[in-house]
Amino acid sequence: MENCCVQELAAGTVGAPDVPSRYIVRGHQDQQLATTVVAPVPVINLGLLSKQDGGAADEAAKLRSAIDSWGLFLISNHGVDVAVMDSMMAATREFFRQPLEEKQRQSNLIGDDQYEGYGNYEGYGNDQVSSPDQTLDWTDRLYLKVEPEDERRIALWPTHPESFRDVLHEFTKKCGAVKDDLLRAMAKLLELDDDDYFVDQLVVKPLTNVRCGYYPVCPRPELVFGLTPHSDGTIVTILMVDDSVGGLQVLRDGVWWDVPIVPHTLLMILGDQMEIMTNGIFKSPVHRVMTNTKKERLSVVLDYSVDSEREIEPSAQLANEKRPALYRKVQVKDYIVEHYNHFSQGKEVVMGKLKI
Ligand SMILES: O=C(O)CCC(=O)C(=O)O
Ligand SMILES: [Fe+2]
Repeated sequence: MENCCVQELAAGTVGAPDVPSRYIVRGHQDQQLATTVVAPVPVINLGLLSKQDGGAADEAAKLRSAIDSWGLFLISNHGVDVAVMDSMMAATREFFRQPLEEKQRQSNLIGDDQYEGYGNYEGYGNDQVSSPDQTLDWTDRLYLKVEPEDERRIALWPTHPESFRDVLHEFTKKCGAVKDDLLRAMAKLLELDDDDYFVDQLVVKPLTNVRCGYYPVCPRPELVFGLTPHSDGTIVTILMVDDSVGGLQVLRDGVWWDVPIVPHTLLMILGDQMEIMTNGIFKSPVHRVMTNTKKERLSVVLDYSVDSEREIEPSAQLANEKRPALYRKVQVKDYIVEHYNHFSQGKEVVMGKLKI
């Protein structure tokens, strides 16, 4: 029970302002110093970006600048209906509102199937514990594979609220199209011969996971992380964050910036697989989530990854005599395991190990 679940733990801390030592972060004195400055992250109008006229060029320039400066950006006019977004958020909220026993029907502690070396990650719960001295994050999550569709473990998909499964299916389908449009726009920015270069990496067998995250209020936000600093191990990640509670921060030039909230936009974060494939021209930003004493926070996160059996390496067009390959070829499976081990030990980046 100890690592399941923070929501219960937080409810128990009311009037007793302490957090268990397993959640207390050591060696991160900068925690209280988090800046309150909001990062001026651009909002990319996807409708404009996808047009074949002058407006698209301006939007593409904005996208390039966002990627170079932040490694993440907001997306408006993305084609995911407001109703679908709101339903997805409401279904997530409703799921977490249930009593613990109900949520534990989807527990990630049930079953013994192992996922490529880092355990059975699907289901509901707190962090998977891989070592006794691991610092745990102040968050619970419901983690599900959504693609390939025939690998969905539907028994772990909530039936409360009743709409959950349909809404998740719809939301992920729509976000998938957004992801493809942006991957094409990125290939164009890099002047790759094939606009579908990145999209094709996901065609044979895509790997898409969703993480519905719940960050309870915390009596001592300065001592814990909602989510440990990390870069995403994905090609790209799409997030729908709580539109009333902040907490997501991005590291730039040694300073933590708040990621802005613009209701009904989506947030895209570039992942390590993108950094490898672009030979470091696009970089995956380090980010984290901070908690607060006042209000719970929710997020719905879609991870897009190349199939774990495949290998990735810098694109031949981006690694050449002028710009030698910076990263080695790596099997995605090996990378994900390494990435997870780093993350659970509170180490921020693993990319250095792939440097040539
Ligand atoms: O909850 C959030 O806003 C961020 C989550 C995140 O960074 C992740 O799941 O990789
Ligand atoms: Fe992340």
